[in-house]
Amino acid sequence: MNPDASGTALSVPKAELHMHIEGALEPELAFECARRNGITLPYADVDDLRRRYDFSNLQSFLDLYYTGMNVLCTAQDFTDLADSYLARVRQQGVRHAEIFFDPQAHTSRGVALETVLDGLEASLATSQERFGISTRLIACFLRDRGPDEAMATFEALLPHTGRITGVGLDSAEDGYPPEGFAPVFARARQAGLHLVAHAGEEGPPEYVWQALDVLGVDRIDHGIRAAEDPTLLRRIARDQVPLTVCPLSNVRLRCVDTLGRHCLPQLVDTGVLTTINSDDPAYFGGYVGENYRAVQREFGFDDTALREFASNSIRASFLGRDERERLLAEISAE
Ligand code: HPA
Ligand SMILES: [Zn+2]
Repeated sequence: MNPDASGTALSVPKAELHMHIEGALEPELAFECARRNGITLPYADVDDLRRRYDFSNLQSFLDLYYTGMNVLCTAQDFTDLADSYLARVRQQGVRHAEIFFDPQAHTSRGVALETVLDGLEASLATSQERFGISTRLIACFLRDRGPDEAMATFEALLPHTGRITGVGLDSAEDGYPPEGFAPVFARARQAGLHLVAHAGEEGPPEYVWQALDVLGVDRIDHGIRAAEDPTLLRRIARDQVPLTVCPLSNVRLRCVDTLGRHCLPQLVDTGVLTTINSDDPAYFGGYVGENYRAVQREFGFDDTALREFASNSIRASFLGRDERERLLAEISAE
């Protein structure tokens, strides 16, 4: 193995394509926002909160995730949250980030969509100058709140479509198949937005098929259970549909027993356009760089393999061709 490979995991220029900004809420900032908004979190302190990061499945995480984000109330809270994420990943080679946010998780508790967007934008508008990171926003629909609420959320987003690059689908997966969201995804496509969806994280391969064939997504978020269906995996490889894989998340949410049993090497061997991401970095034990490092250590990926993950992240991004080529050239020159 290349002795410098560990450095490469952090230093190689890369894009992060699967991270929920609310999942970058570190306990310290959560308590700070709680203090300034006069909210009492149901945890004694930062250490008490961190001790609860022991999840049995996706839902057990989501319960904590939605409770934690109750402290995000003002535009400043969202600005601080995005700044905190960017400051971390600038040290990990991130040059571009496509950032998920969950509008319904905020509007449902009385925080206006404009507050969320204004707050995030106040950080992201200058991310290139301050952190050397270009950024885009992707608004995700909460699938467990159903297609009707997703459509209402899309209508609320319509005046702001210039501020987002795409829409996604997240939250509890099992029992909430993608097909019900076909009408709202069709509207989003008509509005010129890119489409992504979480599928095959906990849910069956059938949900990945639906995300591809019914929603017509550009990328699949997670998608690891596609590895159970050889026909599906061949299709994903043939069409070079990017998968935004989040290895540490999959272990923490017990979608896989151990990192060693993760299907990542199988995806790579099958020719799938695979990217490495953090998902909810404050909760899952690491930012994107730690995810690169973890898979490098576990599977012995060498320098070339790590660069390939990074190149894939640029190819799979929604950046324009010139920006993609500039970043790919940076990776080759590194
Ligand atoms: O890993 C996830 N899966 C689904 N929804 C989510 N929302 C934040 N993180 C996740
Ligand atoms: Zn996710």
